[in-house]
Amino acid sequence: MKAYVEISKLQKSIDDFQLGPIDLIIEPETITALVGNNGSGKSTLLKLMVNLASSDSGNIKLFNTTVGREDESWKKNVAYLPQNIIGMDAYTGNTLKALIEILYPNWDNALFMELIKLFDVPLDKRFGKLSQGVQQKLNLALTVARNTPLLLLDEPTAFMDIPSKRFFMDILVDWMDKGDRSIILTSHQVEDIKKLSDYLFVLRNGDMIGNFEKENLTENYKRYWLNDQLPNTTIPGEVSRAHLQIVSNNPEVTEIFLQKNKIRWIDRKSLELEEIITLLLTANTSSHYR
Ligand SMILES: Nc1ncnc2c1ncn2[C@@H]1O[C@H](COP(=O)(O)OP(=O)(O)OP(=O)(O)O)[C@@H](O)[C@H]1O
Repeated sequence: MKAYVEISKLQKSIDDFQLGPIDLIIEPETITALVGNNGSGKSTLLKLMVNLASSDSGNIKLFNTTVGREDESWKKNVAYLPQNIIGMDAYTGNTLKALIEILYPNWDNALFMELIKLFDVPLDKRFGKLSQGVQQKLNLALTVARNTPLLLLDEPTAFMDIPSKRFFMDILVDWMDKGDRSIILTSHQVEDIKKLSDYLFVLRNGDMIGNFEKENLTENYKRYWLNDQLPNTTIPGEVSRAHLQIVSNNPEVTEIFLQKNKIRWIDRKSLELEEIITLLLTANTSSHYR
């Protein structure tokens, strides 16, 4: 099956911020979390993908059509949930639904009503009168019910209460089960990333650190507690060290080195995803992934 998204050599600068160059392929039936520190360019990347911002160079193709050209056929295949939406305050949920559903031929009204019921959203109240969390739930229902093959969600759970976050994850899992769909979401919630994502696309201050398979990350990052001192030089696989402790992202080469140099370890444990993301976003590790 053809990739849903093909991004190549994409660059965008805003004042002194520089995003990219970015290369990214999104295959069907995958969930990718855009992960990065604040201001690393996650929202900007989503905006570029739906032509709400224009790139300086590079190329974005959605469903084999280049974004930003005359042919906008990709639009019917993409539903985008922005972080902030303006201009909706005066309208009720009922009006917003009526405005949006006519634009999307695959609009799933049953799904929309199911989400509204689940999230307990009043459709007869003006958007501006709803709490931030309820606004987010209504927006999410208005986005997911478009029933497009590609969903782009910018911090979809940022204001949600704990039970709603759980419902939301179940909804997305069910939505994916219908097949031929993909999701790209930005999130600072490690639970969302852990439960939902197949891939983590990591950005750090506008730089692409890499697109990692989640399973690979959690399998490959290991911490060793050592019996013996390490040499002063960086050892194979090493991404960080503290006194008699080392973290490796390549346990195989690290262990070969330790054995060869007769450095014994007492214990070895996999890292939690949260710690791996922290290392990717803070430690001096970028050279390992380029
Ligand atoms: N409309 C704008 N005007 C000026 N600067 C902007 C605008 N949009 C984004 N930027 C700048 O672009 C950079 C990336 O911002 P962006 O919102 O994409 O980051 P982010 O990774 O989504 O951040 P966060 O995690 O805080 O939501 C920031 O330095 C920001 O100040």
